[in-house]
Amino acid sequence: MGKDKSNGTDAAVHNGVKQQPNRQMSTELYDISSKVMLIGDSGVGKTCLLVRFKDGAFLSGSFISTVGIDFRNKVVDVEGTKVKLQIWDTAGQERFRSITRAYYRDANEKSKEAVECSKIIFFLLQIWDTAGQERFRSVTHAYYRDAHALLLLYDVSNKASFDNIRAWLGEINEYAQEDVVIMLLGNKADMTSERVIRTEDGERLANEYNVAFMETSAKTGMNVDLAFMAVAKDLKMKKTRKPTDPKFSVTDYVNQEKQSVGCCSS
Ligand SMILES: Nc1nc2c(ncn2[C@@H]2O[C@H](COP(=O)(O)OP(=O)(O)OP(=O)(O)O)[C@@H](O)[C@H]2O)c(=O)[nH]1
Ligand SMILES: [Mg+2]
Repeated sequence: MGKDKSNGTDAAVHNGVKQQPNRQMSTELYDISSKVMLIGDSGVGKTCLLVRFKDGAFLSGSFISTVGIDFRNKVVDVEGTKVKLQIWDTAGQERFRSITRAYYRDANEKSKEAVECSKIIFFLLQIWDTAGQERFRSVTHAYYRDAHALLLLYDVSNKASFDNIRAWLGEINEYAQEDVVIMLLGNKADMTSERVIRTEDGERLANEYNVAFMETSAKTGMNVDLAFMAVAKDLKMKKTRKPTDPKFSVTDYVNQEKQSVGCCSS
């Protein structure tokens, strides 16, 4: 085993491939990196979930719809392995749909400039909204492919956002890669009096599509860290698993770790 980490511990060398510590733009070291995408209808809470995970804060106040796409990085520690999550926050609005698909399959990190550039493309596309979208669709679908994980949100107080989940799962099936990790998240679980989708409705749909499920709240933080840590753990297990190691199941892990509404203050 080589030593290639600054603190001299044995390197994570697996199948002869040395996992080199990498540096992201800041000085933060990480061993492996993955791309996670937040998708779902406009207003379900994708941006708020990301801000809660990244900054531990809740964006209350007026709702500002995401234009196009953006991303944030966060490095988490999974049993001693530093996993960098590059989290892409997509715009739920229908008019951006054809372009955000572009990011389901994105080779690797995109620089901030590229994201700014994408916003210009979004604005241009808005001008050609109808005609343009169709013309770009074949190009943009190419990007769905390389996401390691897709967090698919609906809002438990908004029936349409839940009804649209099947369409989202159809898109994922068409454009994302075979072994992409999919997690169905029923967000805004704190809105008990406005709730219109029961927990069991979400569970049933997740079972039907064989994807992990839990309810979250970007407002209280319930299950937010778990959603991202489950993805990071899956990635770590995939990258470092020896043939003799048991297979890691995101669904089993989430089912054993998740909090349910009202069980514990979060
Ligand atoms: N009560 C409650 N409100 C939330 C929660 N998450 C988001 N919200 C609110 O819902 C609204 C929309 O949240 P966003 O995160 O901006 O929604 P989005 O999915 O990013 O929307 P688009 O960017 O248009 O796709 C905001 O007013 C948030 O304050 C939550 O967990 N609980
Ligand atoms: Mg948003």
